[in-house]
Amino acid sequence: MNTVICNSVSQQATVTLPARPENIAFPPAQTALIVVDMQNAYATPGGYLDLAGFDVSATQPVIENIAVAVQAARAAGIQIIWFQNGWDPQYVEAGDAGSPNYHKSNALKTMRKQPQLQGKLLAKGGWDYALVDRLQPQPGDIVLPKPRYSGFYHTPLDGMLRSRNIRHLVFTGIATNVCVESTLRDGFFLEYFGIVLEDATYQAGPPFAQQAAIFNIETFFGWVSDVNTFCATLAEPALKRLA
Ligand SMILES: C/C(=C/NC(N)=O)C(=O)O
Repeated sequence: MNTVICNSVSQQATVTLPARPENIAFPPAQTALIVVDMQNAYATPGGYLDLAGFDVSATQPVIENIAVAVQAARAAGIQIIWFQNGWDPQYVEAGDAGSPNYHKSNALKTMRKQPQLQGKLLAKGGWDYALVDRLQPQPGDIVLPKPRYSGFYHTPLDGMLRSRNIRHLVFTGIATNVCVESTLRDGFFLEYFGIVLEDATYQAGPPFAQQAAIFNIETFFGWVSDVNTFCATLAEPALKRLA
């Protein structure tokens, strides 16, 4: 996976992004770039996914690509939203044995198997919960804690988007097949147009998990593009004006 570098842009009314299965037009002013859970838990060796046995060795290019996409989006007037997944250090928000999350969360399962990790994985205030050093919010960005895979569940996301007249969501982050796909699907049901920049995402699990998520999104729920194309599209009107 190559790291792409680009500069952008201006605040144009509408741009058309080359994407699969077809190009998609969106007004930057009514668009949010969502960075899903780029926490040490998901992207750094020694974090939750790594400790739970998932391969995170190839996340660095994804981090760099997200940094590029965020910079281009910000310059184009696109709202940046950072998700942070996790719970209070006592894990009350994670749910007890009456919640499927208690049984399916690999973070909670890992901590039950390794009690010395209790209070460390995805616990608010801790290193695992923190966003990776390279990707830090700036003033004007929105940081949204979330307690489950979907960013729409038990969060003010829908209200925040509607009050800003935002209907297009560009997704980056980890994991493509879990929180990215869950949020994009929920957004679809709520009438949001979801676009994934595939080289700014990474899966939890084997490569086929990435392929399946991208297939699902492209075929049923949204659109798929990449960081280079996203940046070039946002830069295009500025280039045209200079010509
Ligand atoms: C597996 C997993 C994925 N989270 C995400 N951010 O996609 C988890 O939270 O357990």
